[in-house]
Amino acid sequence: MTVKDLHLGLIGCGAMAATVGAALTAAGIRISRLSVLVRPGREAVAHTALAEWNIGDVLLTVVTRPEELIACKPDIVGECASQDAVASCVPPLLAAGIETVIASVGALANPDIFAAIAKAGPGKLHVASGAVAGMDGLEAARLSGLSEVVYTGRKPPSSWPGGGTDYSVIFEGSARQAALKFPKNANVAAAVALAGLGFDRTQVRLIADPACTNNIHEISFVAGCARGAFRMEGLPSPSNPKTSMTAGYSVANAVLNAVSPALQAV
Ligand SMILES: NC(=O)C1=CN([C@@H]2O[C@H](COP(=O)(O)OP(=O)(O)OC[C@H]3O[C@@H](n4cnc5c(N)ncnc54)[C@H](O)[C@@H]3O)[C@@H](O)[C@H]2O)C=CC1
Ligand SMILES: O=C([O-])CC(=O)C(=O)O
Repeated sequence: MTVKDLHLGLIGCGAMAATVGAALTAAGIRISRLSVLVRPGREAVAHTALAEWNIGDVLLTVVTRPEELIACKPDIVGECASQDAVASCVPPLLAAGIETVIASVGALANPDIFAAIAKAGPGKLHVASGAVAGMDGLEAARLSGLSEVVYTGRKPPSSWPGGGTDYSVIFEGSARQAALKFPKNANVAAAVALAGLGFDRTQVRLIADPACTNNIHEISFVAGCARGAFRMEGLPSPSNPKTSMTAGYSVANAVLNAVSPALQAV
């Protein structure tokens, strides 16, 4: 496999960003330059965190504003931060022609953010599949007509806002409501909505379950061509158990597909 030198841009340098850096490096991509956007005041923390990634020699630039990240001219940017970061950074990145992968997909449940990103370009937007699987099957089935899509997310109570220890169904409603109400926990609901029946017709149940040690994501759908059911049991990220490690791997995979589709390891 040929190793490609990559100038990677990242927004955020928490649990998911660390998985992205490690996954790309393990896949044989040499990250020769890393430009990272963090919140103002977090620059020193970012330098410390990034030094722990062990991704080899890398020219590191830490910035706090989208214009500065654009000026770095990364090959591609992975957003691993928050729905706020999608709103403030992604339209200008796309307008500057920079290909961008987003993890905080729930931002698109906000109609104003959706409209701003839908009309932004010429940079290409990639929506990471995140902590779940089966989007390709759902997207294909959509072409035959979908009549129902249900997403159920189950995590330990400590991984939901408010904590607690008991079993509870903490939310039942549309993907739009879920993504806006649980910005750190229901991005998967948004990704399922975009692949299937949209934000208002995708049904979501979110469950705090003390019997769970992992983060469990289930999608079921009824379509003209098939009935589908997908289940993913994701290990929590060591430094942020709310986030499944798979979500970071999905951002890394979207970056790989974008920058070197022919070079992926098998
Ligand atoms: N699509 C999916 O399946 C999933 C998506 N997510 C999204 O990914 C995000 C990152 O997850 P983790 O790395 O686990 O969180 P984390 O809390 O470990 O790290 C996020 C980092 O981003 C920074 N950040 C937040 N907003 C920012 C902004 N506007 N500008 C610059 N930096 C900013 C924070 O200060 C923090 O250091 C979550 O907040 C969530 O929105 C998380 C899990 C799954
Ligand atoms: O990582 C996960 O398990 C899912 C998650 O937080 C989200 O959908 O935002």
